Amino acid sequence: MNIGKPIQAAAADTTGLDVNDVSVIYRNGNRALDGASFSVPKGSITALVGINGSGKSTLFKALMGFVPTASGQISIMGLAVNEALSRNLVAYVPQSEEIDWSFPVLVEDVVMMGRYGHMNFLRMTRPEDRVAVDEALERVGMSAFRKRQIGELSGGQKKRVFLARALAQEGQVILLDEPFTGVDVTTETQIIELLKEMRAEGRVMLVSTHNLGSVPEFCDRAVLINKRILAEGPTAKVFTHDNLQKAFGGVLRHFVLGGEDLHDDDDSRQVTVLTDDERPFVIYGETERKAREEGGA
Ligand SMILES: Nc1ncnc2c1ncn2[C@@H]1O[C@H](COP(=O)(O)OP(=O)(O)OP(=O)(O)O)[C@@H](O)[C@H]1O
Repeated sequence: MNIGKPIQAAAADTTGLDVNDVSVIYRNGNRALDGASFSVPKGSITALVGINGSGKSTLFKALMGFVPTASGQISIMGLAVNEALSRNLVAYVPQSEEIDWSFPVLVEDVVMMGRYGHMNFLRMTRPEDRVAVDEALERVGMSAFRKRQIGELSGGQKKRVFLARALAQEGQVILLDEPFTGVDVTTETQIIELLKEMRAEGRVMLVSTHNLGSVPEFCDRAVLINKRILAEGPTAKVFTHDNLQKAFGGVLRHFVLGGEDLHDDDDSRQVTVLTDDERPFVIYGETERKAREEGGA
């Protein structure tokens, strides 16, 4: 277990997240993460992609100190997990299903929760807490909704409120669990723009998503996971047909349109569509085809 261990100071400069040979074993003996290693620089947006049950949420829980690691080390902004958490560096934007929306709480109160870690144990709000909440709501375009019950908002508006909570927290590492599920294209674009701004501020965003088509648009890096890390690095290098097949196996829907279906000339290029039932990842051209033919696939 890494908690309490000092982390090398040298990593603090450019490394945002460093996960080194981390395994997580649940009480029932289920090994949900098995020797996972990857690292992500500051000022980056990284997609976390894998099938259901591949360990994405478990990785988030390990980064938030909710589950102990059986082995390995985690460094967050150059600090051990407990130190990073005590400095409020890690913010979490949960999946919608994890929240009881019937709980009566105002939008501004949800965002204020992001300030709790900055307050004393009496949780007295100070002027700077109110300013942080105002600024965060303004930044996600939700100021007009501050007195509404959170349960009365649309799926996309709720996501923006939780992003505001992460901003109010001044989180430097933001973990986003399926941020685009149940969100329309306009809101998805707004969220992506906000994530890009946060990247420019040097923060680290780790985004679990089944929305494969969006990944090359806004994630500069990707981590493909199935208990182990199957591939990690810059999206252009990692997000290939072969790696996605490795990550999803038979689960992924896969269409190839080529030849007569696509052209009435002798253009040999084909379109490959890979989808995990959300926005598909589309590959156009012959580079992938040639590579596969040469590889005997
Ligand atoms: N509390 C727990 N106790 C035992 N096993 C668990 C527990 N939570 C998750 N698991 C198991 O650990 C594995 C990884 O689960 P995890 O929730 O991390 O997957 P995921 O990649 O987030 O899936 P999804 O895409 O469905 O959200 C699964 O086999 C799951 O059944």
